[in-house]
Amino acid sequence: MRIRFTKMQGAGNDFVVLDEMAGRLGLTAQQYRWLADRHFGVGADQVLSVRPSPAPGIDFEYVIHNADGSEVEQCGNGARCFARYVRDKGLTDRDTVRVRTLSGDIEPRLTPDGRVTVDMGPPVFEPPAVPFDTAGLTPQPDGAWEAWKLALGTRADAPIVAVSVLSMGNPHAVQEVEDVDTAPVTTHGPLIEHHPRFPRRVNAGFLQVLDRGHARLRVWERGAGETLACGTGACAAVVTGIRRGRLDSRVDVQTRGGLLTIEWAGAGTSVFMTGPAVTVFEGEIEIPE
Ligand SMILES: N[C@@H](CCC[C@H](N)C(=O)O)C(=O)O
Repeated sequence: MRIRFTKMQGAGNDFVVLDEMAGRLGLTAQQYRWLADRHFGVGADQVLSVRPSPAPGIDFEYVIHNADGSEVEQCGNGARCFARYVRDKGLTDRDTVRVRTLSGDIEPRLTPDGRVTVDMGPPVFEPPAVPFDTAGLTPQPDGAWEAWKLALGTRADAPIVAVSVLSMGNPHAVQEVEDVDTAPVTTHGPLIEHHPRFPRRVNAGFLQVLDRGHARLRVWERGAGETLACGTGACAAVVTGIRRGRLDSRVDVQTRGGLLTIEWAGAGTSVFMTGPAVTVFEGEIEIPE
């Protein structure tokens, strides 16, 4: 099957975007994996599919597959690229669109400076909703922050990490580190991702607080490995920092691929994420059956 695609990136988190407005392509998990493969396919952290409105009051449906072929609930950087895509392709003439994802509805808005702001909805902290299995665990008080201590392995000398666990539509475990450059992202990241307490796996965030309005972040993403930026990861990290009393309500987050601004007014309110969304190139490719 031959398909057209658009390659996009948001703060270096990169995407293959597929137009399914006129009908489903019917790709298998293996074909999504192939498209995302950097050696045999196009190469991407996630594949995004743009579908027509599924319900009144909703403009589009947005479907996300990780590089490993798994379908996921939410993707922040992808949401910004989605908004840029539907506008640039003339699929809408509006600056603000309402988009249905697997985890609910979000509202991306193109801003006059070319960036995109997304209302990502409120964070969710209830462990079963993440999902996070807390059986037999007691949260460790750490300021206003609930830090759960997890052993990364079964050996007596297994490293112990203290993570805050929350959902931004997708699951996140965030820990604060002294310096993201030396943090064990590529060694501890996969152990946290596959920790048995997370039945659907988890995205592992490593947050370095610089001052009350500035932070640095690296994220080991579920199903994709370390990416240059993770939008939902930045939201989860800032929410964690605010709950811990370490960050103010508006924070610039420096990732390895670019800058994201995250705003959160507190419990029950939406998290707003602002950042870039860029089209890199378009192409056509034959996908193996
Ligand atoms: N890159 C994303 C998140 C993509 C999904 C994530 N890997 C998951 O499995 O939940 C972002 O920008 O939020």
